[in-house]
Parts: sequence; C-alpha cells; structure tokens
Amino acid sequence: MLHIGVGSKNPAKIEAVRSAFAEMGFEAEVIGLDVESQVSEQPFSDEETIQGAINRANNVMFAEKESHFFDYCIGLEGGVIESPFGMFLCNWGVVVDKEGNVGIGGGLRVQLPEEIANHLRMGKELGDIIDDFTGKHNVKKKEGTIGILTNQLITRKDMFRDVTISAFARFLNPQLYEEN
Ligand SMILES: O=P(O)(O)OP(=O)(O)OP(=O)(O)OC[C@H]1O[C@@H](n2cnc3c(O)ncnc32)[C@H](O)[C@@H]1O
Ligand SMILES: [Mg+2]
Repeated sequence: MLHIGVGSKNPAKIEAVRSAFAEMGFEAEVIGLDVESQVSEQPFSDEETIQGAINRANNVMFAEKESHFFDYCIGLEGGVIESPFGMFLCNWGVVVDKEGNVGIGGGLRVQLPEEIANHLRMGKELGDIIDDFTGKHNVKKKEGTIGILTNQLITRKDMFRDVTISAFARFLNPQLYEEN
C-alpha cells in the first residue's frame, strides 16, 4: 500500500490523484494537506505554476519528514499563460519521493474566452471569475474552468489525473530517467 500526500484540500485534486494511482494499478491511501504554494494565488506563467507545484509537493514532504509517512508527495497547481494567440489555462503536477527525486508533468491547455482573460489581467483569480461567469459556486472544486469550457467532456479531475500520471512517469520508469 502506497501512502500519498497531496498539497491541497481541493477535492478535485485529491480525487484526481486517487484515480491516477488506481489507474496505474497501485493500492494507495491519498491524503490532502493544506500547504502553501509560495507563488501568487493566480500564477501567470508555466514557470511560476511549476514552481507552485514543486513547493506544494516539498511542503507536504517536509510536514511529514519526521514520521516518513508518505512514499510520494504531490503538488498540483493551476495557472494561466499569455501568448501571442491569447490566454490559456495551464496545469502542472510534481511528484517527489523520500530521496528527493522529482517528476514533473503538464496538462492540457485550454484557450480562455477574452472576457475571462481580461478579468485575469485586471488581477482577479480565475476561481472567482468562473463562478461569476457561470452563476455557479466553487466551480474550481468541481468540474473546473476546463469542465465549463468543454461541456464537462474533460473535467478538472480528469485533467489532473492525467497530469499526475505524467508526473509519475519518472517513477514508473526510473531506469529511463537515470542521469550519468
Ligand atoms: O486549494 P487549492 O489547491 O489552492 O486549489 P485551487 O482551486 O485554488 O487551485 P490552484 O491554486 O492550483 O489554481 C490557481 C488559481 O487558478 C484557479 N483555477 C485554475 N484552474 C481552474 C479551473 O479549472 N477552474 C477554476 N479555477 C481554476 C484557481 O481557482 C486559483 O485561483
Ligand atoms: Mg489556490
């Protein structure tokens, strides 16, 4: 049985990790901890979003350092990127193990409607904007912006499940990632 720590209390993220490990064929206990991402509430680049995911994963590992409870700690972070083609949602995941090995995987990119992008440029958080936009509550803990924009064909949980599996590739195939 694997013990997995996730750096968030967001059920969309925790459920995503559960389904990723089930899909990879592991029996796993997945626990969410509230930790800091140490980046902006709304990351605005791939780099900042990856850094947020790294910090979350490390902070979960650090929180449990004494007990060595977790085999793997996972950080999942959502952000946006500006590009010459408009603004896109981006998502990143990071897995760290007890030895300090790090696996990183990224998720789908979805073009954001210009009205939503403009609110983001004015400094609002996507979680709040999408709730206003849809008249729903806590979209970020449910289908997510990606679920709204794809008519639920791809939900935030689905997307983070794939991100988790991608970030775990390094641990599925450690021999391919050996550096020498
Ligand atoms: O509790 P945490 O783990 O922080 O979960 P979160 O939903 O806030 O998720 P992130 O901090 O990773 O996301 C950064 C910001 O982007 C928002 N966001 C990112 N992806 C989203 C999505 O698919 N749907 C709604 N909001 C999203 C989110 O609400 C935050 O304002
Ligand atoms: Mg957040």
